[in-house]
Amino acid sequence: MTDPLTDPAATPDELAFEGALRPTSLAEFVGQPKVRGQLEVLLQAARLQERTPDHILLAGPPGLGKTTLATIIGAETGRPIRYSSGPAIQHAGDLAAVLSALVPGEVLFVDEIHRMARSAEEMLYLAMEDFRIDIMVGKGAGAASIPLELAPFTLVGATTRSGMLPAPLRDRFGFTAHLEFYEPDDLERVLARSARLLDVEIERAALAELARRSRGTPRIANRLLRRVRDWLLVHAGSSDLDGVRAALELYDVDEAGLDRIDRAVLHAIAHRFRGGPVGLSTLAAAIGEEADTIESVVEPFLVREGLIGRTPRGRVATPAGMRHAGAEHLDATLDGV
Ligand SMILES: Nc1ncnc2c1ncn2[C@@H]1O[C@H](COP(=O)(O)OP(=O)(O)OP(=O)(O)O)[C@@H](O)[C@H]1O
Repeated sequence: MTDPLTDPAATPDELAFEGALRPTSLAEFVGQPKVRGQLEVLLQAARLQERTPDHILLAGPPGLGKTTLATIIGAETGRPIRYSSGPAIQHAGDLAAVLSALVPGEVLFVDEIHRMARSAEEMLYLAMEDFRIDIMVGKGAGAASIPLELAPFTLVGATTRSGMLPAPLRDRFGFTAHLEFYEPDDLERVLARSARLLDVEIERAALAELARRSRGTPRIANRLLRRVRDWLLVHAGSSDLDGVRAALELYDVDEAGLDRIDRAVLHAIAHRFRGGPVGLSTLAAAIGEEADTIESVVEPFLVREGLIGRTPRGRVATPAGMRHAGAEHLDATLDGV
């Protein structure tokens, strides 16, 4: 039920379009200065020692640039990159097939690594540590384990739920990059770059407004840019800034960049549960949305915007959240504010 316009996951139609907008070097990658600086040193050190870079875990909500960074790591090291994903690795055998096909120095990107099968995880520990795996053949008394040497490789794992990764797997990554939501200034630079690549002429002020309402997420910024471009095409003559405002209203993105599902979550906490606290599964049932989506997509954004908070007893709306939901009258903490 996620909102198709502000769902941070990519749609199939978007993948080709995203490919064209993807930065291909660290220098081109906008924002995330800390992660960029950390990766620069890590890759440079590996280059100086002529070895494969350490395994890297990229953690953060969808649409912030994890796949982009993995591609950049491949490009910056001049190594081929192979793409896989947790859901595609449902048996140890699936992983053995991927690992045994790697060429020396290859970068293996595993998206949604937290969704990989448990049996494969154990195989991955050995592979990450010693570049070898043990393949089990046969069953019962006749079963035997055959060791297989692997080519040295760099694993780049991406996860929206680093808390769901078992500690032994997390510990085997030499470096974890935590991607944060983007500041509006950085999103404006992402948008200016995309507008140039898409040949869209649009005023700075309009880009700034769009950046402010893009949920801190480059994927959403690029998606909204396409919708605004269409709107301006159809409504020739209106100003770019008016175009942004009208298009976002049409697509149900509010002044603060909240989409329909963000508002449903906030509204439920504020009105139905009178500001909370409310548990995740109760909240999910109340709005008919998956708990996983709320936890990995909606909550991080609402928390960062200061609209909701997480407490040991559940989610609560902050005074700002109560105000945004129009529920000030229900909030005792707002008395006298
Ligand atoms: N720092 C950035 N600078 C410019 N564009 C970016 C940046 N980060 C992401 N993008 C754009 O946003 C799109 C989405 O990024 P990407 O696919 O890397 O996100 P992701 O975190 O891997 O998402 P998911 O978890 O859904 O796979 C990319 O096509 C790219 O064009």
